Amino acid sequence: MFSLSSTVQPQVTIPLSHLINAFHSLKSSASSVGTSFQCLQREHAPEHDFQSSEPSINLRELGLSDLKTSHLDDLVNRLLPSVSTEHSLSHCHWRTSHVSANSFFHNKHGFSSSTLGLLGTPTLCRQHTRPLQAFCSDLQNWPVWIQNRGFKTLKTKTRRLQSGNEQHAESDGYTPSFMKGLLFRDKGPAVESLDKLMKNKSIPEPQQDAFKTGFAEGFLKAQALTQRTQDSLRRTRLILLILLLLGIYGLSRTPFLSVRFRTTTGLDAAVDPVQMKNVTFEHVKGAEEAKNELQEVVEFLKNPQKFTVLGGKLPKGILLIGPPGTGKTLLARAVAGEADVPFYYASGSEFDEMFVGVGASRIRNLFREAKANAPCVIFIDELDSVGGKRIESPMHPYSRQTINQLLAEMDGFKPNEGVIIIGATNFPEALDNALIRPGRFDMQVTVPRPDVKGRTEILKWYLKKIKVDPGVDAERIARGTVGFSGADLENLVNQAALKAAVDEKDMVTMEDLEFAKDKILMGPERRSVEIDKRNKTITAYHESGHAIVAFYTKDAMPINKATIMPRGPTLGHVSLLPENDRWSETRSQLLAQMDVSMGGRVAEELIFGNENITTGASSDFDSATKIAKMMVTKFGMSEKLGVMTYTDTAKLSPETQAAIEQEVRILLKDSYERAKHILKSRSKEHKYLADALLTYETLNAKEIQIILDGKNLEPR
Ligand SMILES: Nc1ncnc2c1ncn2[C@@H]1O[C@H](COP(=O)(O)OP(=O)(O)OP(=O)(O)O)[C@@H](O)[C@H]1O
Ligand SMILES: [Zn+2]
Repeated sequence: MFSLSSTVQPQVTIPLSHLINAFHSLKSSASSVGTSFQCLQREHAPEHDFQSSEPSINLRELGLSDLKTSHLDDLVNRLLPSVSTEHSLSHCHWRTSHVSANSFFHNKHGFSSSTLGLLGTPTLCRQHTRPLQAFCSDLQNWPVWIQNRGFKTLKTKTRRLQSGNEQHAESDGYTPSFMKGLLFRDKGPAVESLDKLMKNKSIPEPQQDAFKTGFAEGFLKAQALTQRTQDSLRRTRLILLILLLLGIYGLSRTPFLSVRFRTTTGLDAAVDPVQMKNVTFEHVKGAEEAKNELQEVVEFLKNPQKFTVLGGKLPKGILLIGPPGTGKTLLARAVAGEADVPFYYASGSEFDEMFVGVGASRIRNLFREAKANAPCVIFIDELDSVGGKRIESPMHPYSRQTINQLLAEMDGFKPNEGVIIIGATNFPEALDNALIRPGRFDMQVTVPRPDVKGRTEILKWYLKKIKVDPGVDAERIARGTVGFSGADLENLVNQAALKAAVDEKDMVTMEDLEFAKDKILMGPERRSVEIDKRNKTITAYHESGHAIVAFYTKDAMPINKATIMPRGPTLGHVSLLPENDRWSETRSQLLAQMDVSMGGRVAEELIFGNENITTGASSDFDSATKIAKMMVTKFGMSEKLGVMTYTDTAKLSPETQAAIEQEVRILLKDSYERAKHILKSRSKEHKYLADALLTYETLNAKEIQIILDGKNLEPR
């Protein structure tokens, strides 16, 4: 068994990208291997949709059966960049690309980039640390060498000196001898060991080839990469370095190694607080209730003694609950900033350790430091990843210990010591009950997604920081961004600024903001795709069909814009704009939404004939069907089925199921007919609008109004 300790000099160096590639090609070559992996996938990571049609590999075939099963899913799914690239962008960068190291370390809280360079963990968010840790612990069992070539670190140097092996100090782009062997089929020692490796692990013949090809391809890719962008290579190396460090750390069970490691990484060095003077409640927009609730905590931190003399009773721990990006971290920083006290940031995932005692000792250090500097705020982001109910999980062997330490620390100081612990979580249900008992995190503050007013404020706040056209209507954008978090809105403004810069404008306009919104909602524009005239025409009539029905249906939402610019998976779209955040909807509004959805297909049918209708309406039908089903089964809006909810439709009697289906069918049919009626009687307007879309590609609300009034647009 190979080990990464410094006494053993690796003979073969395999960059991670090669490995990934090897798996990748193995995966596509393995068509008939077991389903065990998929089951694991479902069991352990339900949040990742994994298509069952996807060919899967059985890692046992690869001789990797001694991997801990719970790591398999994480490992393969995240190391294979091919599974899904688009939707997982923000979710897990492992999947998207093994090169995008910079997003991988998204240092979203704006500090500890120095720690980041050293170890990574402190700033990685949970989704990223887990697979990383899992991966690293798997390295122990893996017949894998991590590339050590080219790392300009003290460690590598020492290693080189120790071994006196200068060959490993190769320059970038140099083909390592084993790779030459692999590519040119001369049996070098490397190929031999790769062969041996595969023999030992009894990999079947056809898969051996796939494995090798994978390495070769990976290698070539890496070469191309070197030539193209030195920069991203550097980033790749950063991941590799961190993997290496973590890997070594994982292997360093011997006291000698771990002590040395600690000193090199500063892992247990003093925890540095950050003074938060510059962040105040003023910076947190649209979270008025949360701010009000936290105001008294600020008062307390300003003068803990006075507060307790007056008999005030304050919680030790405050739990901020809310979806990602709603400003929980920002609020915690603002509490410290308002009170002008030190702020200690920790992320739950950095306590989530694979090794005994490490998590607990980090907690101890953190509290020791904080108490010495009270009054102060300790902020623990992703509290659920340290304090979750998952005691027996093999992924988190020492979490119980860590929770206990946290509880002990919280119980161990008096309320007037002036230390306030703020924890943040997206999943309060996942928290260990012991944590929310009185005397611990007993005050809960919800930080919801902002409403329309909040969104307007947030947008205005970020728009203030850039040059904007006076015509920009923040409220209008806010209305079209239901469900966006503060971070999403900040991103929207950034994207708009970027777009304006690319277009060499000198200020950000409404179009840029609309553009950014669509991009976030629907994916990037696909300007490059060539769509033939006929398809363009069909799309233009389809989209104007939606728009016409929306325009002439009383309770439909106002149109915001229509476009036939392909974006993400769509060929065009019509966006509507609710007047306000809708808390509840009337029957007539629901029907109107269905009718608008139907407008697309109806248009195709009326204009091009029944035999020329396209597949483009399937998502329209999806949404119409969804509404109809809800009306019948949830909202009590069907006379036949009455004012009753039907939750688990699978458990209903066949008769009831049939009745529901029948009702849904009728609702959809009626809706289709209403849309048809409108489009038939408005055929002239329909044609104007479709023509205008073909000419101008995108039309805003005002322009649509002009065209439907039968007037011409000013040429652009
Ligand atoms: N209400 C808001 N007002 C102003 N800016 C906001 C607001 N909410 C989020 N932001 C912006 O989004 C960034 C990310 O928010 P933050 O990290 O505070 O969210 P979070 O709720 O802690 O997210 P997570 O659960 O992912 O840790 C902030 O630094 C800030 O720039
Ligand atoms: Zn459509």
